Amino acid sequence: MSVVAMKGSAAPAMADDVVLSVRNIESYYGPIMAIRGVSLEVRKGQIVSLLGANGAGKTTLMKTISGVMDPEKGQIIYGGNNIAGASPDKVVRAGIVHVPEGREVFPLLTVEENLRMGAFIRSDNAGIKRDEEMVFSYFPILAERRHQAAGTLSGGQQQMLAIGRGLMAQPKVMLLDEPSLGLSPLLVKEIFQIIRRLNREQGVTMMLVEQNAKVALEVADYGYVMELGRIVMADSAERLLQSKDVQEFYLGMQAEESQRGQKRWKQKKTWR
Ligand SMILES: Nc1ncnc2c1ncn2[C@@H]1O[C@H](COP(=O)(O)OP(=O)(O)OP(=O)(O)O)[C@@H](O)[C@H]1O
Repeated sequence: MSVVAMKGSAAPAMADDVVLSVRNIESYYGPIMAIRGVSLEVRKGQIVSLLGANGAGKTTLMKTISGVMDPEKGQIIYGGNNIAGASPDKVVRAGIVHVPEGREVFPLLTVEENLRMGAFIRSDNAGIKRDEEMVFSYFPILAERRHQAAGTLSGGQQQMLAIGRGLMAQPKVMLLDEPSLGLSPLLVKEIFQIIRRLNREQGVTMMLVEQNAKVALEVADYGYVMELGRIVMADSAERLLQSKDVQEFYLGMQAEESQRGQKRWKQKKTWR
C-alpha cells in the first residue's frame, strides 16, 4: 500500500478499532459551503449509515473522503495518515473505494471489463480472476451476463455491477452512495442483504448514504444524520430507528393517541 501522508499535521492517536476518522471537515462548491465542520468515525467491521434529506451534504462528504473533492479544512485520518486532499487513485490504493450515486458503470464495456476496470490498481492476475468469481458468487446474474455490455443491464444489475467493480479493488472500506436509488423494494432488500453478507464474510467496513432510512438503519450498526452540511444526530442504528425524530422525519409519520387511546400515525412535513 502506498503512503498517503497529506497536508496538515501528523495523525493524532485514535481508538484501535476506528478505521476512518473524519475531523472537522469543511468543503465548498465555489462560494457555497456544503460541509460545515463534520466529524464522524467509522469503526472496523461496521456498517455506518449516513442519513439526511436532499441537499444535506451526504454525497459531498463521500466525495471529500474519496478524494474527488478537496476539503478546505479538517482532517480525514485513515491508516495512520491524514488523507484529506489525496487524489482519488491514492485513496483507492489505500483501501477506500467509493461506489458513486447513479452507479456510473461503463455502458459500452462488458460486465467482465467493468470488473477489470475496478481492479486497475492490481496486477495479480490470478487474484483478479479469483475476485471476479467471488463477485459472481454474490451476484450470479452478473455471471450469466458477463459478456453483455453494462449499458444493457437493468438498474438493479448495474447497481450490483457497481458494487462488484468496487470490490475488485479489495477495499477495506467501501463508501456506498444510495445503493437503493430507483430500485424496487424487493431488489432493495436483496441488495442490502448482499451488502450485509459482504460486510460479514469479506470483512469490508461500509459507510453508506441512504434516503431509505429504515432499510439503511436495519442493516447498520451505527448512524449519523446530516442536515445543512452538519451532523445533527449520531447514535447506534438501533436507537436511531427508535428515535421519534427519525421516525417522524424519515418515515414521514407522527405518532398520536387516538380518542380510543390507540396509537395512530399521521403525516408530518418537516424535520423540526
Ligand atoms: N456541483 C455542485 N455545485 C454547486 N453546489 C452543489 C453541487 N453539488 C451539490 N451542491 C450543493 O451542495 C449541498 C450538498 O449537496 P449533496 O449532493 O452533497 O447533498 P446530499 O445530501 O447528497 O443530497 P442528495 O440526497 O440529493 O444527493 C447542496 O446544497 C447542493 O445544492
